[in-house]
Amino acid sequence: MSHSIAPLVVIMGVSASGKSTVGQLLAQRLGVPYAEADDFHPAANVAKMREGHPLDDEDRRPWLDEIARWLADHAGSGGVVSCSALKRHYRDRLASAARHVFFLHLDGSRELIAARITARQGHFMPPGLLDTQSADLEPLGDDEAGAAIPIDGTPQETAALAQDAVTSS
Ligand SMILES: Nc1ncnc2c1ncn2[C@@H]1O[C@H](COP(=O)(O)OP(=O)(O)OP(=O)(O)O)[C@@H](O)[C@H]1O
Ligand SMILES: O=C(O)[C@H](O)[C@@H](O)[C@H](O)[C@H](O)CO
Repeated sequence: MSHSIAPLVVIMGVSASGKSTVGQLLAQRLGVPYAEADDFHPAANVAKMREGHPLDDEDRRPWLDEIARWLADHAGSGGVVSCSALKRHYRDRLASAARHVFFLHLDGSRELIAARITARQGHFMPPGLLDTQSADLEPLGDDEAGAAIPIDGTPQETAALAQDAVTSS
């Protein structure tokens, strides 16, 4: 990514991988706006997950369209948006929104993420859906613009790794 172009980042990964926590820190570091994927879900999607049912491709389609719109609107100013973006074809949809979308995959062990989702308070996502999230996850391909970041450090340490990946891309 050219440094003359404002970074446009999708911070991705399964539920509780740290997208919101690290994404907000990364946006501060880069000096760009942050948007939260969960704010783009239709109410029916949140209700479905709250009741313990995973989303399917049809559920995710309008949500991805909204996130793609946000990316297109921020192509000039730059931005960081969280989005699980679990499947390759979801990412292809998002990447089509602007010329320079960069994907950062927050990548950790199942045990670590399970511990974090279980400890998390006040979030609608049931820990029991983590297995379905992992099953849907297709890691970044070599031909995708992006990088995988380990998440075993503190949020600030992970954000620093994320910033390095973005600025060296
Ligand atoms: N080093 C760390 N990095 C990121 N999150 C951490 C870390 N240590 C603990 N956490 C905690 O992990 C939990 C999951 O983080 P967060 O809610 O940001 O994930 P998420 O990917 O946005 O989840 P979701 O997709 O379900 O909204 C939070 O309670 C957060 O405080
Ligand atoms: O693609 C999905 O299944 C959803 O986006 C989920 O990832 C949730 O929105 C999120 O994990 C909870 O915050």
